[in-house]
Amino acid sequence: MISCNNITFKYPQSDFVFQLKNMDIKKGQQTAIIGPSGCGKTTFINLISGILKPDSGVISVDDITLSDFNKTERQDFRIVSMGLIFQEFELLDYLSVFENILLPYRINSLLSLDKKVKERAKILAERVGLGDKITRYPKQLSQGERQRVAICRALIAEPKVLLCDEPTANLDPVNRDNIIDILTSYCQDKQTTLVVVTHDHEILPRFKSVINLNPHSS
Ligand SMILES: Nc1ncnc2c1ncn2[C@@H]1O[C@H](COP(=O)(O)OP(=O)(O)OP(=O)(O)O)[C@@H](O)[C@H]1O
Repeated sequence: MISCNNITFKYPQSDFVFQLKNMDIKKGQQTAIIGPSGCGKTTFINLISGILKPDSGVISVDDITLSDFNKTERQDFRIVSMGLIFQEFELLDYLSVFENILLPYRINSLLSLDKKVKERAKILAERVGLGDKITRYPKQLSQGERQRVAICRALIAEPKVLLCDEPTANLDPVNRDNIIDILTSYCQDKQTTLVVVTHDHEILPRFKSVINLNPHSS
């Protein structure tokens, strides 16, 4: 469960103030976050992933109070418990699909790479339809395929929470629906909490809960 109470956050060089009174996202829930450009959707994702720390208020994930942690503790928690997917896929061009999926294990000493993880990477690649492409490089893939690699990479450490910031923004409707199918079915199977920031109202019916961050919406 993700719980936010009386959150405020301000960027040092900006007048924008993010405020959120109360929000609970239950374990395993699939939630879309909407709101007009600039209302703070990405800021919200960065707060619940611990990339940013609120100036006041409490953020907890599975009863662990993330907002009490220092930067290193938040980063460690994120590595072990959270998967992140962004609009820009941020794959490394010089690594194969397989190595891109395993990247969290190459760069984080908290995660240890073994045969089981490599096997899981292959199973994930197959699940998203990339089983026959694991030796390819990102430049040899389509946009939709690259986003599927990014999904596998976010899921490889079996996170409790999957946070996605506009994961379908650069995709055509077929790829968009495919990505949403992959995200929702995986999270349903594993009871992973899914939070998706989106501008795309076409995908909202796919979510059991939709939260509008527009400060004027309620
Ligand atoms: N690193 C930063 N430093 C200063 N101000 C920032 C920073 N990042 C975002 N902001 C400001 O904070 C506000 C909220 O930005 P944020 O990216 O969270 O909005 P958003 O709802 O995700 O927008 P969009 O839908 O356009 O992506 C904006 O006014 C933005 O200019």
